[in-house]
Amino acid sequence: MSTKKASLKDKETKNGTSKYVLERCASVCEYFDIAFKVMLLGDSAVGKTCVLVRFKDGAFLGGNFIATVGIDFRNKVLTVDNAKVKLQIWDTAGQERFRSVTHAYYRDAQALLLLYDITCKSSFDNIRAWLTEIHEYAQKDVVIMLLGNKTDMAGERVIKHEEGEKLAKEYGVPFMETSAKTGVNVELAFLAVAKELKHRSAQQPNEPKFQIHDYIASEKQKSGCCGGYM
Ligand SMILES: Nc1nc2c(ncn2[C@@H]2O[C@H](COP(=O)(O)OP(=O)(O)OP(=O)(O)O)[C@@H](O)[C@H]2O)c(=O)[nH]1
Repeated sequence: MSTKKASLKDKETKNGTSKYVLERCASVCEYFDIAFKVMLLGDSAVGKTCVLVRFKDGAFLGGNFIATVGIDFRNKVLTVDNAKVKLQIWDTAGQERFRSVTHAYYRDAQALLLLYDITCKSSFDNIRAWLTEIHEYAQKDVVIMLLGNKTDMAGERVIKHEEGEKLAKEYGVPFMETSAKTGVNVELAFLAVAKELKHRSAQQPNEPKFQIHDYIASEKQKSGCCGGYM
């Protein structure tokens, strides 16, 4: 449905096959044990597409901003506790005019990554409205994670780390600050969500519950970083 980043998608390989089509085939055909749907939500221009591209391809989409039209998705298979977990990640358009399109996809998602831009106050102020929409349209037990993106733009920051953390705590959701540009915490955010979903799906009655907050905190400690998580 989406036509975003057409220039990227249309790159041709030497034999004329679209690189985008080849990548799609490879990710669709890759072996996996279990699959989950994850959606990226948040205002336009907070960096949803860039976070997804960073996670999927390890690259940063700089340059001119092209807003997503409708919805798009990418697959990535991760190894979680010896199992192959496929995340089908839906990248939604943040613009208001596409809301009715994206609402239709909420109920199929098992996890939602809700982004704001740490340099844009309105994107942070709108998080409550996004959470209201999520409660209206998504599954009751959906995994939600709040991400404050663009931490590389420290000089332009208007939302303090503590403000993001406080809001996340209020709603009982995990929180991290990310940068699609540098890649900080992007992989960790998706991995934490994949682990939570995998543990939920395979949990035995007497097994201790996977704690996503504790997992994020211990991973951050291992990497020697102290901020950016709850
Ligand atoms: N410096 C910096 N710029 C970023 C980062 N993430 C995204 N951007 C830039 O922010 C702009 C918007 O990024 P997108 O990923 O297209 O935003 P989006 O949330 O997908 O926007 P919609 O498709 O309209 O919903 C682009 O110009 C990106 O290059 C980041 O972590 N750091």
